[in-house]
Amino acid sequence: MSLPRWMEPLLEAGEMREIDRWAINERTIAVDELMERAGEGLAGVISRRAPAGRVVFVCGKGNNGGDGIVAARVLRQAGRDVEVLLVWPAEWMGSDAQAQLKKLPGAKPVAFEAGRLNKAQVIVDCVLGTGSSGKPRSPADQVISEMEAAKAPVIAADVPSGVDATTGEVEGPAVHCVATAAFHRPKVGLWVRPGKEYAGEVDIVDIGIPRGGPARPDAGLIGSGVLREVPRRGATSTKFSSGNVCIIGGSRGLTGAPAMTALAAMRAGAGYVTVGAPASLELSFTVRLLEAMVVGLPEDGDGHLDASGLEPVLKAVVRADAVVLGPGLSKNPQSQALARAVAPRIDVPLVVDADGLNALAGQLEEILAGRRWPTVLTPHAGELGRLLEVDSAEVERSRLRHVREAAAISKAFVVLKGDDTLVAAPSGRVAISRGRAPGLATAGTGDVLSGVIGAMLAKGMPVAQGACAGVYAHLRAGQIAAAPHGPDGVIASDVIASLPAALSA
Ligand SMILES: NC(=O)C1=CN([C@@H]2O[C@H](COP(=O)(O)OP(=O)(O)OC[C@H]3O[C@@H](n4cnc5c(N)ncnc54)[C@H](OP(=O)(O)O)[C@@H]3O)[C@@H](O)[C@H]2O)[C@@H](O)CC1
Ligand SMILES: Nc1ncnc2c1ncn2[C@@H]1O[C@H](COP(=O)(O)OP(=O)(O)O)[C@@H](O)[C@H]1O
Ligand SMILES: [K+]
Repeated sequence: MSLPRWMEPLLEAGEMREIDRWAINERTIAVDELMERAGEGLAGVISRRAPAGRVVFVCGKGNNGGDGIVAARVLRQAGRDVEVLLVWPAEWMGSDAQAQLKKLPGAKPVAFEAGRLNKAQVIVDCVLGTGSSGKPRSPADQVISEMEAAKAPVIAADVPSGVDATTGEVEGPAVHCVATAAFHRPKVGLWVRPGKEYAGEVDIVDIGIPRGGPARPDAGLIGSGVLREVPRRGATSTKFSSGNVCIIGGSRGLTGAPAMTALAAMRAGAGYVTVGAPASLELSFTVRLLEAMVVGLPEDGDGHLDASGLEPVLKAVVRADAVVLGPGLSKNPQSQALARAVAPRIDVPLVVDADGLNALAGQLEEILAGRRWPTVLTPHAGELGRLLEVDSAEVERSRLRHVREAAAISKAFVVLKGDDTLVAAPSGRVAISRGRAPGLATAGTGDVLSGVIGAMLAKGMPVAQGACAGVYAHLRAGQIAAAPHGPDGVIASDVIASLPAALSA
């Protein structure tokens, strides 16, 4: 199935190779034509981003190196001071790249020498592209480390060397670039951490590959168009048709979390919101949430939900169109047992967040796989690590692999949060947030996200669309909240207040 319109496709290395082969074999576009356009585009990116001073190209032996040689020719012909350094002997280069070497006017390329990077105004990384596999090997590894250590900014051809174009994983040395000229379409690894941190700005270069290629990408960026899919209130709307969300959570010391989830759900358009929380804490919600309903649930007398509360919880959610389970729930064993008992019994779309996720650790499949309605899990890397029983550092090293694994095991949609929030479907499809809202790096913004997604699902959006609309609106709200004074003073309540503007733009 092709991607929805609101997703901008991203390619894996293998898909890009397939498209290249199709363009060359089926559309009879010559390799040197593609390389010419890639090199010209790369030269354009360099001219825009580094308009003066010496340009030092560092070229490998594959076609990525060939693209660099073309760009070097274009810039020399335009009068720029250009030096070309080769990582492997010229005669080891592929035939297409060797053909380009013959056309290079001016000084001949020389063997790579780290000292030559000192005179560069800008370095162009053409060592490894989509043909690379595994950790960089000698001599590329040393060269990559030298580029990384150099003072001058680096621009990458297609992919920063050392970054896996398909996964964004970085196993060995890699180069932090200010920008990457992505040929035809950006590769997935440019948008998934840690690769995203190496790519810098992504500039797309059209290399003349026609539409209709063979690849059916399974990953893409979440575009603004997803907000057009959000149902809006109209003349015939009622508070119930606008979406009825019930939030189950809260504990002594953690009353802010469900309150923010509730406010976020309301600001994202839900017409009717209920908070089910420990009975002794009811008053704190009643005074804070004027527009929400509050249901006091059985507790242990110390402000923690009790496992005996299953039936009252099911009663509280009976009219809900979507349920958010977990904000502020706490790690109390009784409350965790309650979450495990509740999750399989909710017969509407369910969002599980925070300590609700911790209750599922290691039991994803047993608890969720039998659910008849869609489930969305919203972990950060630490929570996903606990769910899968792996270290959070391991999740951060291979974010795509782990988010897909969790979605496959749980048959749920998994939203792995971060600057590169990844939304994985059980089928393996992944939608990726562009990020760039550092104001969101503050306590409580996760509770806001679960409320926004809850509202989208309560409005009846298909689950993947609803989760992505939630992620996108939350990101925009984070950017809007930071607009007046920068990201540092943003608090989660500002993000909630910015949701209507984010959703109406
Ligand atoms: N195809 C096309 O039509 C077009 C492609 N285009 C461009 O080509 C790029 C893909 O080119 P590509 O496939 O030639 O591979 P590329 O990334 O240059 O390098 C692979 C070379 O590195 C080596 N190598 C591999 N792994 C390694 C490692 N871990 N550590 C060390 N070395 C390693 C490997 O050698 P081997 O190890 O196999 O001996 C091989 O020689 C693509 O990103 C785009 O820029 C555009 O021009 C448009 C048209
Ligand atoms: N540097 C960042 N850039 C963009 N978004 C971020 C950044 N840091 C955190 N976020 C977002 O902020 C939210 C934080 O959620 P979470 O870690 O659960 O916090 P909390 O539990 O305090 O609410 C997530 O949606 C995450 O994607
Ligand atoms: K490169």
